[in-house]
Amino acid sequence: MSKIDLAANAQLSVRHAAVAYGAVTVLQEVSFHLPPGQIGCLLGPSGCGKTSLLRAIAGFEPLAAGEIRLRGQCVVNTTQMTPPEQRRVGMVFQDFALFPHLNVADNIAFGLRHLPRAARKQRVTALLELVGLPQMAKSYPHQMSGGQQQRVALARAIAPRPELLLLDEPFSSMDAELRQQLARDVRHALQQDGVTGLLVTHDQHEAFAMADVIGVMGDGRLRQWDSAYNLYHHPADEMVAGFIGKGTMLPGFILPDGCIETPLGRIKARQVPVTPQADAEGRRAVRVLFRPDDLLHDESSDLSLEILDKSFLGAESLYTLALPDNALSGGIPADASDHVLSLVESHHDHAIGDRLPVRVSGEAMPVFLAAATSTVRA
Ligand SMILES: Nc1ncnc2c1ncn2[C@@H]1O[C@H](COP(=O)(O)OP(=O)(O)OP(=O)(O)O)[C@@H](O)[C@H]1O
Repeated sequence: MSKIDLAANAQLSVRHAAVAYGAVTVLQEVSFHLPPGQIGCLLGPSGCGKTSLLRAIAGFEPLAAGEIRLRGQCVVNTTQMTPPEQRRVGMVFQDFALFPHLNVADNIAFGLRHLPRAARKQRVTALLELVGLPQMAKSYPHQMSGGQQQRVALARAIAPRPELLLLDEPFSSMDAELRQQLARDVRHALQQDGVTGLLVTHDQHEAFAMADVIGVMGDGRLRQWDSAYNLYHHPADEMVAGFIGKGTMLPGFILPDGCIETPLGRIKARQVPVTPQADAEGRRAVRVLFRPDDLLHDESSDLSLEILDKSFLGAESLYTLALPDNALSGGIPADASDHVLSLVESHHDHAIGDRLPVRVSGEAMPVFLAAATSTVRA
């Protein structure tokens, strides 16, 4: 689908949006489109502007620039603002408040008073089924676990069939395992009901479990709006590369044939964004993202690296390995990493201080421009 079709058919369309509090602009030039029935996620560190954007979409904040459209209709730009209650947007928050004096069925039915009694009952029964609580219609909130209450809050929010469901850190009070399970369950429930959703979180595992498309935010901008695969393997910049997954930035130089010389040998570049300026020796410096799965354990390899640290992850262990001395002509810049990570099947148990034989995977790697004034590590 072309970019124009994507925008025209989007359930939610955000274009060049900026949010400001007084004279301080906290968010700018944010653009993305969310197709109907998909689940998007805004992911980023604390304070990057995720909640501000969600509040602008819901109708609680004006825009300082740009516009937001719901099903093609402009709901806010710099001259007009549709009130929240006219946007047909549902919301689920971390501190969701169920009505304590109403049982589960009545909580879910709260926004369905316009429906005839039989239709209301049918919708509540279907939603209880959808969120996996068919037996709990008559229970009260205080008789339920946090996870069960959150499922009820979700059912209540999607009951009136909102055009868009916004979820602001809805699972953050739960432990990590329950969080991911709930994220998967909620994804399933939204898909079954055909709801378009936008989740805000700072937890990338929650984003991976729930979203079709993820926007990584940083420094008040949307850095990349993409699939989890592309964020990990094709990060748009070093901020995204550092925020998603694990990895280290190694220094390198572009060779005449377009390959990159790194401390671990020649690698293929996925793409060199802009040809960097040559230094005094005529070399063009870049930084290469090595993921832990780019460095493979291989007993037949001539390359072996000292194990500095290791963490057991269950099926795999993550090893921190020292880079070889004098591995890069001209030395390693001070702002580059002096170690690299390798993910190895945990049946192979190597001790800290041993040398681990490894080889580079051969996959093309993301390459970024090096800072213009890198000093060399002493
Ligand atoms: N009402 C407000 N008045 C002034 N500044 C605000 C207001 N709300 C948020 N901010 C500022 O805007 C910036 C973005 O805040 P926001 O809450 O949108 O970020 P966030 O990514 O959702 O953070 P968190 O993950 O911690 O909730 C922060 O610097 C914050 O201090």
